[in-house]
Amino acid sequence: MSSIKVVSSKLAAEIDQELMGPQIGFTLQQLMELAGFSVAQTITHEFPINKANPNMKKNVFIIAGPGNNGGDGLVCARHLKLFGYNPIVYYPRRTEKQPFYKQLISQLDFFKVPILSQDDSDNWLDYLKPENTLCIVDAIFGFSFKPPMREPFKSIVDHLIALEDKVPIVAVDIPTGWDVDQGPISETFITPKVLVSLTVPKPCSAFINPKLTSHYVGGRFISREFANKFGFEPFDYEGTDQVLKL
Ligand SMILES: NC(=O)C1=CN([C@@H]2O[C@H](COP(=O)(O)OP(=O)(O)OC[C@H]3O[C@@H](n4cnc5c(N)ncnc54)[C@H](OP(=O)(O)O)[C@@H]3O)[C@@H](O)[C@H]2O)[C@H](O)CC1
Ligand SMILES: [K+]
Repeated sequence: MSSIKVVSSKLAAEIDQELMGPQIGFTLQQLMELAGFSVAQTITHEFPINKANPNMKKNVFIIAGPGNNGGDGLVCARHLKLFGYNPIVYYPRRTEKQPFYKQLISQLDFFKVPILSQDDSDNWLDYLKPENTLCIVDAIFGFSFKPPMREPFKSIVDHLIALEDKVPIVAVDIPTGWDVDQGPISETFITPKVLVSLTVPKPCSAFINPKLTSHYVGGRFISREFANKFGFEPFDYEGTDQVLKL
């Protein structure tokens, strides 16, 4: 794993700031759209729909947290629906942190993607039966998580940990509960089957076990010059792919 380029959380934050700064001018919505699209594309690579098997499981259970990692999950759900999967979103703590989160929800309503909320805290597991679920998307927390984990997320993650051997988990950017630099140091953390690092892997990705977890990079939004300025080479994406398996 040591050959994979990683950048510290501090540098990752600087990269984001500059991408969304006055000179380059990306908006958070644009980056989130590409991030969520990358995660959906990773799912098409890891869990492709087999058209010859009409009985194959197509449910993808997406758990969206209150921040931008959760926003990536909402975008991912919309693209999965367009790719032919049956996404189901659990969004237990809606916030008004970004006004456009509401628009992401409206778009999911438009595509008839079911969204469970705080009111479903007693029955959300009914929608996550291993016999129907192809994979789970962990879009709970990304690089701004600070332990210890508070409710309702602690209980949700404990349930996911119990399901890990039955349903593969795809983690968005950082596996939930991991420290961005030091990895799985808190007591509640997910061990994903797939990790999609966004823009560039953060140091915690060095703690994944390649025998247990496939590692992708996604969020194809930087130029060679920009990558070099931050001390790494850009990733060698194939053709029009938005993700690269590392
Ligand atoms: N350029 C990119 O790579 C892009 C990455 N994106 C994604 O954005 C996340 C980071 O998003 P951010 O909003 O900064 O943070 P998180 O989603 O990780 O989490 C913040 C929320 O989590 C709550 N929180 C934090 N710690 C805890 C805890 N211990 N228990 C419960 N809740 C917690 C926090 O709540 P507060 O009350 O503390 O504010 C926040 O609500 C990155 O990882 C990528 O996935 C973007 O899409 C743009 C492109
Ligand atoms: K995550």
